[in-house]
Amino acid sequence: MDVHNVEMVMSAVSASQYPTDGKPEIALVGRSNVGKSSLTNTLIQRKNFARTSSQPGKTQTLNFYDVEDKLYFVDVPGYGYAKVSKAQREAFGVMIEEYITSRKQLRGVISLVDARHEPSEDDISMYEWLHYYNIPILVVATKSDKISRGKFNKAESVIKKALGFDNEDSDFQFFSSETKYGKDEVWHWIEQHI
Ligand SMILES: Nc1nc2c(ncn2[C@@H]2O[C@H](COP(=O)(O)OP(=O)(O)OP(=O)(O)O)[C@@H](O)[C@H]2O)c(=O)[nH]1
Ligand SMILES: [Mg+2]
Repeated sequence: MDVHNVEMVMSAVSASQYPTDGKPEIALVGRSNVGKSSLTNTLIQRKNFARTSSQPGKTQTLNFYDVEDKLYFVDVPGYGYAKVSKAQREAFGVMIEEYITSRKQLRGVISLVDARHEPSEDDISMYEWLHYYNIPILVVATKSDKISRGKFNKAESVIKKALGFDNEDSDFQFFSSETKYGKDEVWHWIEQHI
């Protein structure tokens, strides 16, 4: 999709603040610093619209981005960031769970993992949890510019094995916000699901 118009319409911490116009939504989840906001920027063809940072924990609310008046991207706070207090981590957990389990407009979740590493316990729990709720999942292995193409097959099987990936119900894509690798494929998946 060629994106011309994007607007950050809401920074929500609870359901009463979600947009009410019923447009389909695609949410982005993953560890802090994995590259969720960067992926959002790549898809909407902006440099730093969704604010990114080399410091983890940048995104702290559910941020709804209206894309072309057609759908919302929902940028979700990252999990697994040790320096966030336990109370705050629990609050994030409640906020994310409330959104994922109750949101009728949610058409699919893009679950980001780091292409270079085996998924963390949190990545595995997130995948299992989304799968349990029958939410369409696209696992995006990002920062793929940091590994050579020759390592893609191996990295993909390591990630899928650790996640207990269901090839029938979920999809997988390498991605890079640096090189834009995988951008069209991610858009294609989104368009098929909204
Ligand atoms: N090389 C490379 N760096 C990336 C890529 N995607 C993100 N980064 C870098 O990783 C860091 C974190 O990116 P963000 O997009 O802010 O990560 P986030 O998942 O939104 O982080 P939180 O908001 O803290 O949860 C930044 O320094 C980005 O420049 C990528 O595909 N390749
Ligand atoms: Mg972010």
